[in-house]
Amino acid sequence: MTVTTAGPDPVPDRAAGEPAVVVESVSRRFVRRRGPFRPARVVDALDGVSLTVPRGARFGIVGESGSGKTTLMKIIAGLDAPTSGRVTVAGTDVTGRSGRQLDDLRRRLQVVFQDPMGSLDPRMRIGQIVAEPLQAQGRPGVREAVDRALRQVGLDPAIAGRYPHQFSGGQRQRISIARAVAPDPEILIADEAVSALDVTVRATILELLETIAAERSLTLIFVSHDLSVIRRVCDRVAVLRAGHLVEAGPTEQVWSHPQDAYTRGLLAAVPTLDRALAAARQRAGGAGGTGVAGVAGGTAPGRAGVAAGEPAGAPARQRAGGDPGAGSGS
Ligand SMILES: Nc1ncnc2c1ncn2[C@@H]1O[C@H](COP(=O)(O)OP(=O)(O)OP(=O)(O)O)[C@@H](O)[C@H]1O
Repeated sequence: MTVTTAGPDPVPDRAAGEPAVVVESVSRRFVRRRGPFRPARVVDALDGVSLTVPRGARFGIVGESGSGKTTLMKIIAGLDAPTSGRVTVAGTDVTGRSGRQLDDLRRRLQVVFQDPMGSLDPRMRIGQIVAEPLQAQGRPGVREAVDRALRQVGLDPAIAGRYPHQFSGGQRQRISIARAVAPDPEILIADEAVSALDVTVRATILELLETIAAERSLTLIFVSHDLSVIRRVCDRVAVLRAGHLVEAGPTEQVWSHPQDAYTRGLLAAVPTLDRALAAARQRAGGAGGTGVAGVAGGTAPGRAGVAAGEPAGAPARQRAGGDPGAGSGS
């Protein structure tokens, strides 16, 4: 498969040294067995994909549903193994590793998933949830790291004693992000991390991810079907189609001069986040509308200790560091 690169690359690597991730000729074939009502089927979810994620980049992986984004993300994160090919993370070949061998990768790389309710254990308190990866790695100073991570995502550490159901969708995603960044990874993968959120909440979570990536000098790999989200967050983008990499390059070049017809089609078809945001603001009665869809029910005790709702356009940077007046906690 020939990959079209969008001209010379004007985006400098933010840090010298080896790339964060190198994917070489990775293929992943799934064989679905015959069922009572369906024939056997072979799916080539990825077919010879190669790409390089420079250290410190904000790298987008985009494509339609079924294009192989999640499969690629899982292989980079060590959650699945390729049928063939090689993946190197921060200079270490992680292909085919399992169990203990993946511990080092876990220290370096964390993932934020789409559905925070599905990825946060409802029986665990927030403090335990955020502490879990730190404890699994035997890290010292767990309490301080949990408090720091919660503050960094704009949540009062006093919420540590509460449960996921006491929070809104946006707040739960903040908790997921706190859990992911608490172990201080080098690489953060966000897999459709804002897709399930209300559009105004989405904007604040995107801003939060950008802020945290900058503050912690993270490499951010952003997996999304939404090119407008990718454009906002990412300095580079790789476009997948049916398991093939069809185009890769600096985001603005791919945006302004898409080389592949598939990319042009994607660009034409996707409504922009900016347009959706403007429409949401209009519905809310002008700029600065609260747009708090998804906030936990009024009587939920979880509301008291956190920034209430997710005000549209409120800069995450202002909230990062915690709001001492954000409530009394439990
Ligand atoms: N465990 C599996 N068994 C069989 N087929 C699979 C499996 N996982 C993924 N696939 C298939 O591989 C292809 C790529 O799936 P993948 O989930 O990676 O795409 P995607 O771009 O992330 O799509 P979406 O945005 O809908 O999640 C699809 O055809 C999917 O049905």
